[in-house]
Amino acid sequence: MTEIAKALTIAGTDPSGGAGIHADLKTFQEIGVYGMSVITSVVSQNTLGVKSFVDLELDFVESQFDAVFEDIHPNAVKSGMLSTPEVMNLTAQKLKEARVANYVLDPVMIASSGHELISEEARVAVAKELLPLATVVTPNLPEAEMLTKRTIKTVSDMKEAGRVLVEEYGAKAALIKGGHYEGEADDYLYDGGTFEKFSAERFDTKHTHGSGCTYAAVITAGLANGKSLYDAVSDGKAYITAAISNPLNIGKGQGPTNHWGHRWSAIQST
Ligand SMILES: Nc1ncnc2c1ncn2[C@@H]1O[C@H](COP(=O)(O)OP(=O)(O)O)[C@@H](O)[C@H]1O
Ligand SMILES: Cc1ncc(COP(=O)(O)OP(=O)(O)O)c(N)n1
Repeated sequence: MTEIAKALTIAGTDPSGGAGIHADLKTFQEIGVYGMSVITSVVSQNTLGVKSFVDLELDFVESQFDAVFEDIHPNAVKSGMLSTPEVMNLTAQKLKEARVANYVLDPVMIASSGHELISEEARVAVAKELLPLATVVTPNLPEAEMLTKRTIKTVSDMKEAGRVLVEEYGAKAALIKGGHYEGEADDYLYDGGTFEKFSAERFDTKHTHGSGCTYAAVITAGLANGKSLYDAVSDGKAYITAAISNPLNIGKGQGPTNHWGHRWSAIQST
């Protein structure tokens, strides 16, 4: 019997279903990978923004890690919202103990105000503990600026941020996402050798809530399925482009991505 690939997401929740754990598990399911989760924070949010969040007690986060790892070994792991340095350090310790081979680090910054925020202590925990374990780190531009402490204004700055994350901080690869850039929606992958560009048309839409989570979840599922990093990112870019270009128009604000986007025309004609 063929064994199904298994992927674990470590992240926060979104009761409106568009981001965090919810986006990740929907993505794993859509790709045909068995999804598991460790919840770090319960977030009250919707398409209009973040209202508040509660970080789960560290012991309870640890207990969830142990519940998964003593029973099932994931082929790949993704982390999203890790809101304290303590949970970042715990995640690093658990990934090392479980000898996780494929780790996708989405360095999400989130605060109860809804504004992106991360303390210097948390930045150091990401840099020292998590980046050296990452198969790939997937920052958007503000996250790449925060992690590298550099301003990013040009494509050459994006590439330099990727180089720094790999050569100075020890990630195996870095995917700098251009969603917050101007012009085409171009992302740059650096693996310590070459830069690869993943390009897409920029759609005039506000419905991109959870796009970073979804993109990183496709990459995680691809790695769990044994794909190369290049192929996993390529699949991720195709999935997220289709997901953004076929909006579901759910909610009053920045709506979620469409997980059926890549087979949307077939669904709509049935
Ligand atoms: N309006 C858009 N049209 C097409 N692709 C987009 C658009 N906005 C974001 N993307 C793509 O979605 C992915 C997520 O990017 P980004 O918005 O930078 O990350 P995050 O969601 O973490 O802030 C990237 O591949 C980016 O290029
Ligand atoms: C619980 C939780 N995790 C992550 C996010 C941010 O989602 P992301 O896909 O990185 O960013 P946007 O595309 O929504 O800007 C979140 N909102 N909640």
